[in-house]
Amino acid sequence: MAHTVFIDGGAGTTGLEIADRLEGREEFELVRLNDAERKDEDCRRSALNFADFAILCLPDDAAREAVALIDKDSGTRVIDASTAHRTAKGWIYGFPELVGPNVVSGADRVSNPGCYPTGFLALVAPLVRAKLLPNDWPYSVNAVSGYSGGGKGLIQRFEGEGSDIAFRAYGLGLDHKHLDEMKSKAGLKHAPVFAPSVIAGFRGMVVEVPLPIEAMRNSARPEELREELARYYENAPLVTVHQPEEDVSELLLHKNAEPWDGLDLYVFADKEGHTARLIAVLDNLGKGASGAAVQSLNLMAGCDPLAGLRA
Ligand SMILES: NC(=O)C1=CN([C@@H]2O[C@H](COP(=O)(O)OP(=O)(O)OC[C@H]3O[C@@H](n4cnc5c(N)ncnc54)[C@H](OP(=O)(O)O)[C@@H]3O)[C@@H](O)[C@H]2O)C=CC1
Ligand SMILES: CC(=O)N[C@@H](CCC(=O)OP(=O)(O)O)C(=O)O
Repeated sequence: MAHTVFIDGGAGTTGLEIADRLEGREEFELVRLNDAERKDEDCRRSALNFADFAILCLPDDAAREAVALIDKDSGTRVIDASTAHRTAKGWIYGFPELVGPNVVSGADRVSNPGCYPTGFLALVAPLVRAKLLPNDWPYSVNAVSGYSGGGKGLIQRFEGEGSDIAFRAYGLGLDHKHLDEMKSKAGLKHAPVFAPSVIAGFRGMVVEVPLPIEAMRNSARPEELREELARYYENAPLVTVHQPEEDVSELLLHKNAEPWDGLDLYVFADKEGHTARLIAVLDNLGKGASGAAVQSLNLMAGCDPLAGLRA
């Protein structure tokens, strides 16, 4: 029998992309609310408690409310795409490549990683764990995202009539909601200096961690960092660690990019290995949100982990 899945916030950017990835999957049957019902508390409570799986694609406060609407004995297992539960007790961090697929498979409460943290943690967490990068370095993260990363509101700002925005730097209060997640999940002593920005393209992101290797205590050489990442992700089909032989001289995001659930990692360095740039390229709506949610759902439901994903 198919597992029932309710996407709360299913009319939003992340929710629609999850439904897209579940289209035609016989293992799952979507529980749907119509437009008049989708924000009605009673209708949501009933769908949340009926479904085998609830995927929350809501603003943080609404995600907390949704969890409170689920009865303890309903048996509903939850994947939350918002920031609300990423560092909360009792929640598993839905990054199978970092926490282990079995940990996600057996969980009842899974918090989907943030889009920027997905890039940052994929690069830094395994290297800090392996003690090839220090845990007390004040890391920086420079990142650009497609505007779909800001949901319907930001899409409207970029696509609305008369919009003329080409680039948007933000997070200027140095208090972005992803800081705790990046610090705690990488096991760092300090939160990174995070410089996010948005470009006039719908989807895709580049997340970069510059490393002044020569000035750092306890940092391995760039080729050792690359080798460790390649070893670490050897059996992770969604992650590709690129090699210098590929001779990559530029990284592009495309305005009309197709949905994509992979994660590309690069270690660039100067010839002497004095400075390096760790770079992750991903789709904010793919491995950064909807693709990651479907990956966790697959694991939790005991399906092929890559089913419905575009790697
Ligand atoms: N977009 C992205 O790339 C990523 C998003 N996320 C996270 O996923 C979550 C959803 O984001 P996103 O899809 O981009 O946002 P959107 O704004 O595109 O969609 C949010 C949806 O939630 C609905 N909604 C809001 N409040 C309620 C409520 N109380 N009850 C029921 N439905 C409600 C909205 O309704 P209405 O349509 O009426 O506005 C909308 O359909 C957020 O927490 C976001 O941070 C995480 C990673 C990446
Ligand atoms: C471009 C843009 O606005 N991006 C969002 C982050 C993407 C998102 O909403 O995801 P999380 O749930 O992981 O926070 C932001 O900076 O708030």
